[in-house]
Amino acid sequence: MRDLNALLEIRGLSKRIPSARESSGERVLLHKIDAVIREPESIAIMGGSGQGKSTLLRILACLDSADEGDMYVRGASCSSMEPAKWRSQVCYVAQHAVMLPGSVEDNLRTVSRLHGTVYEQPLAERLMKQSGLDHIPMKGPAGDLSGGEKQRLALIRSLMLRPAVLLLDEVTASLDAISGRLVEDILLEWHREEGAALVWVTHHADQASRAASRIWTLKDGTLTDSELSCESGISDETAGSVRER
Ligand SMILES: Nc1ncnc2c1ncn2[C@@H]1O[C@H](COP(=O)(O)OP(=O)(O)OP(=O)(O)O)[C@@H](O)[C@H]1O
Repeated sequence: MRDLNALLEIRGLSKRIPSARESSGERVLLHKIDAVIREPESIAIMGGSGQGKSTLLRILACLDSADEGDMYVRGASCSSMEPAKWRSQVCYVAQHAVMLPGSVEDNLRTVSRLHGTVYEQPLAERLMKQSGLDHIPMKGPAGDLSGGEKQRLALIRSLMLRPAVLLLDEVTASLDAISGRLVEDILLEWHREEGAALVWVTHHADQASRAASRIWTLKDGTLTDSELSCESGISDETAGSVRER
């Protein structure tokens, strides 16, 4: 049954992909997935390699299409919305940041311009400071930044849209430990202060324990939703699916 008050609702999502191994020539990667984010929560998506975590995130970001099903942000259906409008509310951050052409400031301004939102300079300055990027010249070329700096800038670019849901695809995986924890802290502070929901794809049980209160485990096309209390930590089953890698 639809939950019209949900922040994000996923109903009956299926995805089939070509497969030489199956006699049908297809593999069901996601099978009628249902899930609901009712309030701004932080959720980790876990599961073994190739179980469809990134695909699910990309479908949720409207960057890939499902074969069946629909999803809703604050009750509005993705299928009846312009993709750009959907993506301003449900924002995807990739593992490897891609810089737009131009300066650091151009990168921040372009996103506001593309989505028709006001560029909030004080917010940009605050986030740059919080992210340890305030020493970087705003007029300097974004392409010259280090990998870790690009990742933080890409994150700020997404936060500037004030999305309801942030989809984080292994966003700390290519960073060193210190930069990774910095990015994690920025996101958790944003989550607490701005009330955005976070959905993290992660292979790290310790990161999920620190950053999430629920786990969506993907296995054999199905999604299992489990609570993660501070006392219980990650269940053996979930950790096992991570260990399968
Ligand atoms: N559009 C597509 N066409 C064909 N195959 C695809 C497509 N999208 C994903 N796949 C395949 O689906 C499977 C799942 O990929 P996906 O990246 O979603 O898994 P994952 O759980 O994120 O894996 P990992 O943990 O290794 O990153 C892979 O075998 C991938 O090659």
